[in-house]
Order: sequence, then structure tokens, then C-alpha cells
Amino acid sequence: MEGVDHLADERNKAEFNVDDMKIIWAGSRHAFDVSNRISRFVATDPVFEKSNRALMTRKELFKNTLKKSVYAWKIIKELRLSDEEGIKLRIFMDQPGFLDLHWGMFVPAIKGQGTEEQQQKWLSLANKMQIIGCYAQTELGHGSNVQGLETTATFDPKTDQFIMHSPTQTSSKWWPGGLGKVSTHAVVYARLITNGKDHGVHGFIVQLRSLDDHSPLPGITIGDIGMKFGNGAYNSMDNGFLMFNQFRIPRDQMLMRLSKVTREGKYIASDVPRQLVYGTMVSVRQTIVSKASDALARAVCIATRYSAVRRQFGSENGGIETQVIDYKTQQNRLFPLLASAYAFRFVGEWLKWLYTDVTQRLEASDFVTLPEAHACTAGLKSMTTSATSDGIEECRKLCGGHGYLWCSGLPELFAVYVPACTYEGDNVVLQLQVARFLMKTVSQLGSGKAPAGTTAYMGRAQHLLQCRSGVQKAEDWLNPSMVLEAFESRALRMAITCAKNLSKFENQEQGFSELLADLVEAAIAHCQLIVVSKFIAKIEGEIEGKGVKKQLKNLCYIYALHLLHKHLGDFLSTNSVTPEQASLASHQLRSLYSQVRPNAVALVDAFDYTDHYLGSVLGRYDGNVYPKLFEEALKDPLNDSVVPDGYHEYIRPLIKQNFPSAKL
Ligand SMILES: CCCCCCCCCCCCCC(=O)SCCNC(=O)CCNC(=O)[C@H](O)C(C)(C)COP(=O)(O)OP(=O)(O)OC[C@H]1O[C@@H](n2cnc3c(N)ncnc32)[C@H](O)[C@@H]1OP(=O)(O)O
Ligand SMILES: Cc1cc2nc3c(=O)[nH]c(=O)nc-3n(C[C@H](O)[C@H](O)[C@H](O)COP(=O)(O)OP(=O)(O)OC[C@H]3O[C@@H](n4cnc5c(N)ncnc54)[C@H](O)[C@@H]3O)c2cc1C
Repeated sequence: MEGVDHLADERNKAEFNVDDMKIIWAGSRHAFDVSNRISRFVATDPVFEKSNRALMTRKELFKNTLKKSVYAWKIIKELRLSDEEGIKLRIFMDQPGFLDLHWGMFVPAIKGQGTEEQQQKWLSLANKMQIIGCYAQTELGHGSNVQGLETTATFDPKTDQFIMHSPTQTSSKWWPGGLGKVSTHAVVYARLITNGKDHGVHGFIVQLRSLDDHSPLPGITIGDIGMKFGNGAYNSMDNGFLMFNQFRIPRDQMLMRLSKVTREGKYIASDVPRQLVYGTMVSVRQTIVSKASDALARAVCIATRYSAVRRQFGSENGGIETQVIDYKTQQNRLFPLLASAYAFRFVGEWLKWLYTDVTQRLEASDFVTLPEAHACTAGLKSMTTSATSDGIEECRKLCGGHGYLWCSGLPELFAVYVPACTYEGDNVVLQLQVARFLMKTVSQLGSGKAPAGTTAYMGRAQHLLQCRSGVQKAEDWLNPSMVLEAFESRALRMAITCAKNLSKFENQEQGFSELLADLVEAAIAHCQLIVVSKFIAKIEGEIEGKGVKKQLKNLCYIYALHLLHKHLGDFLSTNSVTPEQASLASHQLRSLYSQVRPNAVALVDAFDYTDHYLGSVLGRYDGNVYPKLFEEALKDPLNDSVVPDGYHEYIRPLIKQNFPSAKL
């Protein structure tokens, strides 16, 4: 029934104030106001309609993305939206496109690696979108191994220019978003060669297309790399290829904040760490963590509302059937994902703080926290995107058959989201960076250099290696210090075991490659500890709103105890818990699920997502699922006629066994 809230009973059960939780989820009242206003603006503007995009051809989808992106930019300019509002507009527009790479990577790369002069020149054009840029690093042959890139930028002192060249097919740039059809410029990563010497990978601003007719400049071959996973989905983006044939750019288009090439061709490296050339990736990895909570929350919101609407079995004497959300199996799969969405939200907030802090320090030439910022952004990007991709797929299964329908919103969400496990660093490759950082930290224990930040717990190695968990009853698993100690001792013991095993190899690099799988496990344990500890810090801080803290506490312990359950092998093999304590954790989990159950729908309402943004018949706010599923089905072009195209050509001859031209 139209206008009726089918989930009203669920909402009435809530034991906390949803409006207060909305503020906690958004981060502040101001952030909530902005999100709420912009999401509703996008939802009501017909240009941002998106329900039809799965049926568009690639060309139609691409053009539709251009239309939306340019319209969004027009709105940003005409309504003088702030940066924050502009970002929200792009998020709620919910269609990957060139704007993401222009604002998300091209502009930050120039800001981070360009001199002040270069910033003035290029950012004034980029900020007005008089040029459109992308980030061209990955090549056909190398993505993860950035030092293995082959594109060259050779300095020619005669003309004061760099010659950009793609010496092999594998050196073609391949994947950059926005490159294929839209970008006029790119920050291109290439090996810098001066006087015959290779100085490694550096960034260069390169014009790719004419600003008059958009044709590629002579010496440049460029195009789209083709269809990607899923219908619609990430195919709105023009990921591209690019080859240079001795293409010349002026010397001052090398990004020279970190190192320079003089007029004479002399290479001058500054005294800042060379890894700052990777700075744009660190910044984007940080934003990807917050976006993980957003994507997971969307899937969880759909699965939770639908699980409350959907009924199967359990009716007695023809009475009402059981809501599937009441099955403990459904709760055991769904509530940890709900808890994870909140956990990633809070760790994302903390990571943003860490990133701002390291940026300020770098500006003051303090590089001490750079390795930790790299390890945290890499590890958390990896951990949260893997969990989110798996979580979206689990939500699809939680919705049974209807979850497989396009109009559930889940297939497209998965297809758009899953490359996050690969882009901005393959998730395994990134965990290996964390592992290197952990092995270095362990090797320095006892050297007098106390581990700090997220590895501070390693400074208590003596205690954590010997301690035995004090949990004696299920409620002890609601004690933050007992939970933290279990996670700390597991992470430390796994790292120390890896370090001990490494030390058995004469050649450390060889040992590292033999132990890769164990090292990744140790890195994941460390990252999970970070997320648990930041969630605990959140619930121990000041939280306003009726009943809000209680709900967050429940979610925090669900998050931690479900991880304990999932990785029980680690916890048991490191003696961080006993089998009896593990079973007390499972007992506590069941009790927490019962406490979350009446609040589940309200906890996803707190995400404040519009039906437009969710894009899901199953996740509708009003829960009016079945009539809307019919409406969606009837919109399918196959239902335009009752007798389909092809009937006379194929079905009728088959039924009548009348194939005049068939020959054996
Ligand atoms: C709507 C708004 C949102 C918009 C968002 C944008 C949309 C997004 C859309 C999606 C768009 C997708 C866009 C895209 O996909 S863009 C392309 C992304 N590509 C990648 O992420 C490539 C991944 N590979 C790498 O990053 C490097 O090659 C790695 C790291 C693997 C190795 O590296 P390397 O070969 O050099 O060797 P090493 O391991 O010997 O390390 C040597 C030392 O360097 C330190 N180190 C390494 N890295 C960093 C670092 N970063 N900061 C600080 N330090 C760092 C390291 O700890 C070590 O330190 P130490 O042990 O010596 O002390
Ligand atoms: C949708 C999408 C958008 C993208 N956008 C951009 C963009 O805008 N700009 C850009 O420059 N790039 C972009 N990329 C490229 C992306 O950054 C790379 O694909 C990514 O960094 C992974 O590199 P790769 O493809 O070389 O994977 P590979 O490194 O070839 O990975 C293949 C397998 O090898 C494993 N592996 C690799 N190295 C190791 C190792 N040392 N130890 C153990 N295992 C290893 C990996 O775990 C993986 O299982 C995009 C990619 C996608 C999918």
C-alpha cells in the first residue's frame, strides 16, 4: 500500500533516539545537515535519475555520465557550493566518472608534488575545470610494482624539454580513470632520465588532447580499455590506455617540489623522503576507508530492512510467518556487518585525523610519522575494502533470490565496489607493506626506541607474550581491557612468530617471500586490532543522545567478538584465549544479537540514506517491497509486448517443428 510505513512497528521498537545517532554517524551536526540537504537535492532532481542505467548501452551510459557530471559542476558553481557540499553532491550522484579522478587524484597530485609556481599555474586552471585531469600511473605490464614502470621522460638539454616515450607495449598506460575519452591533461608517472642516468619514477603534467577540438596531440595514442565487470556499474568510467611516441613537454612540467632538473640537466634530489612521490596514493587510500563504511552501510541497510519485511516458515494455525531477521542465523550473518559499517566509520574518522596530522608534520619537515601513516592507510584500505566487498555479497545472499535482481541494488553496488580491492593498491600487496613495517618495529624492540602510535602495544611485549586472558564469564567479554588484551596479544604473538621464523633464513628477502602468507595474516591481525581499539575509544568518549551509547557499545562488542569467532584459529594457536573463553564469547555474541534485534531497523535508518541513493526496491524506507518488485518487473523492455520479438523466427518454428532451411 502506497503511503503506509510497513516498517513502522520495527521503528517503534527502537530503544534509542535515531536523530541523535544520525549525528554520530555523520560525524557532526554540520556534516549531517550538509549530507541530508544535498542527498535530498540530488534525489529530487530528474537529471540524477539512475534507475535506467543498467539498460543503457555503453555509449549511452558514458554520455549520461558526462551530462550528470557537467550538470553537477554547474550546480556547484551556480549555487556556490562549498568543497564539502561539492564532494557530497558527487557522492550522492552515485555514478563513477571523470570528476572523481580530476578532483580525487589529479588536483591532489599537483598540490602535493608541484612547486608553488606550478600549483598557481595548473591549479587555477584545474579548479575552474578549464582543464580536466587524470592520474596516469599504472601500465599494461606493471601496476603494483611502481618502481617497475617503463614509460620514460628523457631530458633534452638542447630544447629544455622532456621527451615522453612508451618504449614497449607493456609500457602503455592502462587503467587510469577519465583518461580514455575525457581528460585533457594527466599527471603521468615515468622514469626520469638525465644525462643517460635513470633517477626512477617521477610525476609530470602532460597535455593529452587539444583544448580546441579534443583530438589527441601528435605523438599521443589514446583510447578506452573496454567493458568492465557488470552492466552499468563502473562502465560509466572511461578507464583508458595511452602511448607516447617521443612526445615533448617543457621542463617546467615535471612536478618539482620533491626533486628538480636544472636547465643544464642536473638532477637535484631534495632531502625529503623519496616516498613522498607516492603521497597522492596515501591521501586517496585514507578516503577509501570512509567510503568503505558508506558502501557497506548501503548494503546492510537494504538487507536489514528487507529481512524485517520478508517472512518465511514458522506460522502456526495459519498465523503470520516469522520475519527472517528473527532467525539467529540471519542475525549472525547480518549484525556483524552492521557493526562493521559503524566500526569502519569510526576508524575512518580517526584515519582522517592521522592523515591531517602527518600532512601538517610534513609541511614542517617532520617525517617521523610517515611510515606509520603509510602502514595505517595501506592496511586499513586493504582490510576495510576486502571486508566490504565480501559483506555486500553476503547481503545479497541475505536477501535470498530477490537479492539477485538488479533492482535490489546489490548486484550493481557489488560490481562498482569490488575493484576497490585492487585499485589504489592490490589488497595483498598493501598488507605486505604493513607486514614490513611490523617486522621493522619488532626488530627494534629492546633497542631503546619505544614503539609509538598504533604499534605502542608492542612496547608491552613482555607482558603481552606471557599474559593469559582473565575472562571467566560471558559478561567479561564486555570489558574493554579484556577485549583489547586478547586482540593485542594475538597481533603481537603472530608478528613475533613471523619475526622468529624470518630470522631462521640467512637471506631476509628470501625468508620474507617464503613467509608471505603468514605475514599477511599478521598484518591483518594488527589492522583488526586498530579498528577494535578505535571503536572502543569511541564508545569510551562522550556520546550524546538517548540510548545511543548503549547501542554503540553493543555494536562494538559484536564487531570484536565476531572477529574473535571468525579468526578463532589465530586466537587459540597464539594462546590468546582458551577454548572455554571462546565459547563464552559466542554466548555473549548471541546475547548481543538479541539486544540489537529490536533496534536493527532504526540503526540502519541512522545512515539517513534516501531511496534514490540506496537504489533498491528491497531497501525502500517504507518497506513496501512486493508491489514495487512488480512495478520494476513490468518496466523491463522484455515486457513491452506480451509476445516477444523472435517468436515468429524461433519459438513458433520450434513448437511446430517447422525448420524449412535445416540441413544435416
Ligand atoms: C567522491 C570523492 C572520493 C574520490 C576518491 C577518488 C576516487 C578513487 C577511484 C579509484 C581510483 C584508483 C586510482 C589508482 O588505482 S592509482 C594507482 C594506484 N597504484 C598503486 O597503489 C600501486 C601500489 N604500489 C605501491 O604503492 C608501491 O609500489 C609499493 C608500496 C607496493 C612498493 O613500493 P616500493 O617499490 O617503493 O618499495 P618498498 O616496498 O621497498 O618500499 C620502500 C620504502 O618505501 C616505503 N613506502 C612505500 N610506499 C609508501 C608510501 N605511499 N608512503 C610512504 N612510504 C612508503 C616503504 O614502507 C619502505 O620504507 P622502508 O621500509 O624502506 O622504511
Ligand atoms: C577500476 C579500476 C580503476 C583504476 N584506476 C586507476 C587510475 O585512475 N590510475 C592508475 O594509475 N591506475 C588505476 N588502476 C590500476 C590499479 O591501481 C592497479 O590495477 C592496481 O594497483 C593493481 O596492480 P596490478 O593490476 O598490476 O595487479 P598485479 O600486481 O598484477 O596483481 C595480480 C596478482 O598478483 C599478486 N601480487 C602482485 N605482486 C605481489 C607481491 N609482491 N607479493 C605477493 N603477491 C603479489 C596480487 O596480490 C594479485 O593477486 C585502476 C584499476 C581498476 C581495477
